[in-house]
Amino acid sequence: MIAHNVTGPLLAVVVIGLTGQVLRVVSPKFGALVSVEAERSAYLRSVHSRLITNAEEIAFYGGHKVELTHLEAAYKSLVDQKNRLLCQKLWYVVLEQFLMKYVWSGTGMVMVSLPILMASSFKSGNGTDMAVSDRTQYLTTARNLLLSGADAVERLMSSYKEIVELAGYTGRVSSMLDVFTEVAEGQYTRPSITAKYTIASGTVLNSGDGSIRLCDVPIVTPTGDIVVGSLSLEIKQGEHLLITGPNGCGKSSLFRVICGLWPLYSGTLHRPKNATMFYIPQRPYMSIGSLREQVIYPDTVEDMKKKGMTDDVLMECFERVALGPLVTREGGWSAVADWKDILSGGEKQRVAIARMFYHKPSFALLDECTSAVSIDVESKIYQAAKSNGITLLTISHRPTLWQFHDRVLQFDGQGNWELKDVPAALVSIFHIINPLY
Ligand SMILES: Nc1ncnc2c1ncn2[C@@H]1O[C@H](COP(=O)(O)OP(=O)(O)OP(=O)(O)O)[C@@H](O)[C@H]1O
Repeated sequence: MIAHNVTGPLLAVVVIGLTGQVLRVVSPKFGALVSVEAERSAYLRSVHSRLITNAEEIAFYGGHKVELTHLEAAYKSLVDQKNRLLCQKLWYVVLEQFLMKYVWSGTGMVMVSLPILMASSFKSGNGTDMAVSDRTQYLTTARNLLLSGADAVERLMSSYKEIVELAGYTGRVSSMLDVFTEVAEGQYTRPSITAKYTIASGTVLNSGDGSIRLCDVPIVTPTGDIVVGSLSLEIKQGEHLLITGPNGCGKSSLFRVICGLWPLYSGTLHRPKNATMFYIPQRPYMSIGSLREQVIYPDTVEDMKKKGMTDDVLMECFERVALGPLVTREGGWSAVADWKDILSGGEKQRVAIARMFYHKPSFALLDECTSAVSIDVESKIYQAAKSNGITLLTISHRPTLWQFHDRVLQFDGQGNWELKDVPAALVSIFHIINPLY
């Protein structure tokens, strides 16, 4: 009897001890693997959040290709690490499951069944003694029923949860695909939009002469506010336009409409077919990568090579914005750093302008992109841009920039606008004050 009482617990202690030892020996260094996985997962999240924060600037630059490359690289590195971890875990989990499921539960069964099977007498429901074989049958049936019942209930519960989750995800993906289809077909509508503009029914055409033309185009925000009711103007190549007006009057929004970031609710927009437009935002966007990649953005290094561009060309671009010494200071074109934090506000703006000299677009849309640059460097930049044949569309509050432009588009903040020539007298005054102008 004493032997029976001691055998069960002793067996349990031995099995627990053995299981622990085996798992400890076969367990690889999961700590290090999980730490690398967490690091890569955090990097992927940071690349995503960069994208969300700078979505508008990236869309203006057309930097989707480069950003997608960064995202895919971060995602692939995370997937590789997860696969490595799963492969390492496979054998561990197989052994662990085997030990837990069969060795441990088998020991449990032995422990439970010992008193039943080895007891000298065991009464049935009607008080008669049961044979060992009958007891075993009852024990096995009860065990099987219990295990199968628990299994079935668990499966039902987890299936319901999974189906509800799947329905949620499918609903999200389905509405996203609907929006993509509507946008592709130009039928994008927003329920909140003002009654006047319920559907984006404006026409976007290619202009044969390379100019930008807007005919009765309204500027409507995504929330449905009409910032400017109807705007008509033509910007020919070589005619530099300055855009001014109070804060929030719709200056940057005009660029959003011209570049196609906001829908054209009515009127006609002619965009140059064979001419390029390049936008430089108020907040300079610094991409991930080397100093070289900052200048060529949204090109990749392969694109740069295909275009036959060299580091000497990049240096010329940097010298035009008075940034030549920065290359040596930062350790050359291949230096990689968190440029958004390392460079000063003015330096970031000048790097963004150097991009314009690299890409040499037909039209440059400059959105207060020199606000942190000194006036003398700013003047040199504008002179250089004009002599490179770049047509400037500048948003600025600085009167010193008027003389680099031919016309001024002035918004009043009430939805009205006025287009006029830059007074010749003003240009002469600046020439007298500073011969650089
Ligand atoms: N994504 C958006 N969603 C909704 N409204 C917006 C959005 N972006 C801008 N607006 C609104 O559109 C109006 C015009 O904004 P915009 O950025 O064109 O002003 P701005 O003239 O460039 O001003 P600033 O001189 O301050 O840069 C503002 O009232 C602004 O609140």
